Amino acid sequence: MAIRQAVKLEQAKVTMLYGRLDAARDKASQALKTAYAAGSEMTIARERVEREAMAADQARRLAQLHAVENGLVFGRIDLGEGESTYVGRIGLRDDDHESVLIDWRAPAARPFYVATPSDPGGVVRRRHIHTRERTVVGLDDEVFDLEAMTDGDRRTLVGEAALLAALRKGRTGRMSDVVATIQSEQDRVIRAGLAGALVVQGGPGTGKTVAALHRAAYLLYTHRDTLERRGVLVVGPNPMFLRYIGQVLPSLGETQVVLATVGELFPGVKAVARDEPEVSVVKGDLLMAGLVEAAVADRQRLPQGDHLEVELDGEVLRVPREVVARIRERARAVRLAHNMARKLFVTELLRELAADRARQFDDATALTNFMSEAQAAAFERELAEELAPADDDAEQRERDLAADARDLWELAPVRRALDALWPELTPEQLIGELLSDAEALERLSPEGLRWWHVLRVPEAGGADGWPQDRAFTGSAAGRGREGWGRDDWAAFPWTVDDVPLLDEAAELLGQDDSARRRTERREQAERAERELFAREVMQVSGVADLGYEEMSAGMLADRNDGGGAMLSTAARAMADRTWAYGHVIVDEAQELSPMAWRTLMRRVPAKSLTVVGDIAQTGSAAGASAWGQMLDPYLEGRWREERLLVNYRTPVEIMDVARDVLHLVDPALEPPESVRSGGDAPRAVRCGLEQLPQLVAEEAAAIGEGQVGVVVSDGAYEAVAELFPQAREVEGPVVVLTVTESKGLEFDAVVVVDPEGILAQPQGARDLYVAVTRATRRLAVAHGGALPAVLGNLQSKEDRLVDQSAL
Ligand SMILES: Nc1ncnc2c1ncn2[C@@H]1O[C@H](COP(=O)(O)OP(=O)(O)OP(=O)(O)O)[C@@H](O)[C@H]1O
Repeated sequence: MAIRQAVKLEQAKVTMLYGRLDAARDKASQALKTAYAAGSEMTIARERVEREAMAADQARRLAQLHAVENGLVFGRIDLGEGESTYVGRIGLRDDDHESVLIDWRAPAARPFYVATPSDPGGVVRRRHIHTRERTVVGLDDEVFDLEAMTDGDRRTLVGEAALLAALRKGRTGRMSDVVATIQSEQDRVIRAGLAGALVVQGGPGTGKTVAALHRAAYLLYTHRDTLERRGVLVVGPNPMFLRYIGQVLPSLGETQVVLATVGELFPGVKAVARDEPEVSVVKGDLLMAGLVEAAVADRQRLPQGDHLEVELDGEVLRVPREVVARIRERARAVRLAHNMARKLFVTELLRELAADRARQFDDATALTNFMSEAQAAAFERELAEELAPADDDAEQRERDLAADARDLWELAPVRRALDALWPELTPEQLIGELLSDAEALERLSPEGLRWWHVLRVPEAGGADGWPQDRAFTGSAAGRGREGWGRDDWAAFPWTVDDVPLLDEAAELLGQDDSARRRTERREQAERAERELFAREVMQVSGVADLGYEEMSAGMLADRNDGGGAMLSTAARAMADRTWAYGHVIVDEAQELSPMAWRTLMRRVPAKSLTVVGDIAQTGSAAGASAWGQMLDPYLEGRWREERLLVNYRTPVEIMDVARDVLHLVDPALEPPESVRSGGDAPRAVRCGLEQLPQLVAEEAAAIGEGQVGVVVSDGAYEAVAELFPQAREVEGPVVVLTVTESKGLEFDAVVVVDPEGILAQPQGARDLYVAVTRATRRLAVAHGGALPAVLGNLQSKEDRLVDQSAL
């Protein structure tokens, strides 16, 4: 009948589109072969440019064509008068260059996502096409009939049947894309303009993460030129979360995005551990910037006595303290970073030392007045051998002084003396030495930076030389790590909370990189030349008209850079602390401390940002309680907020439990509304540690295929993790996590263990809210003692208490 007929027709269309995909792949791989077959005999630069351009472009095109095999086409919109458009993961054209499939990010695809019964935007019918491999397995139609619609329909969800089908799928431990079912409120977020800062605030499961990732793909598609060059950075809360979302962008055809945690923003450091909450709060305070600045200034010192004295083989060179002070003032006044200004300081001070040396020679010469003529003549001959011939010419004297200064710089005692006054420092050294020096912390902490004394003081102690207890515990006593060199500090196990401090230090210290900058300037000039050349070649050869992914002359020039392997934008950006990204997306953004925001804002000078999170889920003690608190220092209110209000993850039955917990966080807050209902009733189970594997097994059996997440209080984590030795992988059937680790993830069934312990954590109510909202289908709460009152709505169905103290 009609449905079978419709499926048959769509199958024909889908088969045709896969045929186009195959043809495009053949064409790309043929072109790739040709480009390589052209071989190495092509030595003319122009031909090489052309060939490399083709090869690189085809290779990328081929990778993209392979990534879109599943669900190539998923939608169709009819715009009346028999005109229909197919929407898919990429755009395809027929032999006449007519579009046969529209890329989901193209403006022409937009009506598919935004049409609602009350505002169909010209769409007569929207059809979701479900495929398995290349076969059509189902259709899902919505017909927009304006007259039958009321105002209330404005808030109804579009494509509900398709959406619910997508939501019923079992979890795999990896996030999947939702291109086929993007909802209109999410579409607004995804397609918002590139400029400025957009905050996306939404409760758990409202699709913030998914919308943010689709936004990255959309922006790269729409602003390819700018963003491929500058790159897009996605910041997530922890490595586990980054693994969870890692596949979404490649499946949307994008591979040029940098995924990183805050702990990875400082090249060379990969911090994972967090400090104790009270230490996090202090290190995350913006006043720390003042402390780091003071610490740098504190390393620009004056000699202790009246003079700087340098002893050289019996000879003592002296420079009065006030002269050193003047030189220091001049070096500071140029407002260069510490390591750069050091050059000025060192140069001037060496001159003073050289001048002192010359004066001492002059004095020695003066002694000759009291010698016999013969003695004087002999002495003068000796001096003449050591000194350049005396010359009254001031210019010559200057030159001599400069040469003497250079000679002095070669002498170890001189270097030591200058290093003591104005050392060259690495960020790791500065911060490491600062945090090891209780006296300096006390002296330099700006007023208002309370609790500075909880900052870590690394003490020698661990068997491997690392401090056993990384957190500061005792009185602010003792200097640790004296005599450590920069290599020791570079290898120090830094925490995530240290990273913004290192970044701050790097800003203030700078790198004496004049040699590198000279090379860079030369390279830039050469690059400009290559770019010009590449542009000409592209025009002449018609590479630009081939209809493939457009490629800028700049990229082409990069690919031909000196014949060396071209680093991708992502790789170059990751390695460069001063890289300016074209756009930055921050997920779980409520967790970032003020200092982390400061670091992040440096990475995106154009302030083109998408900030995604939920203030009600803030778990870090240093995190946000309001968006303005974090963003206003940089954006002064120039940020827009979009809210996502519909929960696609957690069924109504579980959200009823979550609502009570949210009210404990703040009675004024309301959780998002769930689209799913009819799930299994959540339950509380009173049980001991030994019974936990059985409870988890029951949950696993109840969901069939899928994942069980065991979300545990920090205190009970070790004991519970031991029960499930295989459960550390995000993809496994059972995953054991702390609440912090579970943030942003989801599971078919969740077992929350030790709710009392979770509530007792520093952000207890928020943590419990996060824990109970991770489930897509089932929730069980395992408690050893009395069930916390806030979970009173959960009925304790069973009582298996054996070892009450175990949980
Ligand atoms: N339009 C959609 N179509 C299908 N699934 C969706 C859609 N929007 C969201 N989802 C699904 O809902 C779940 C929750 O999405 P996501 O993880 O992005 O939410 P979130 O707002 O980031 O949640 P949290 O604040 O808890 O981290 C995911 O499984 C996601 O795939």
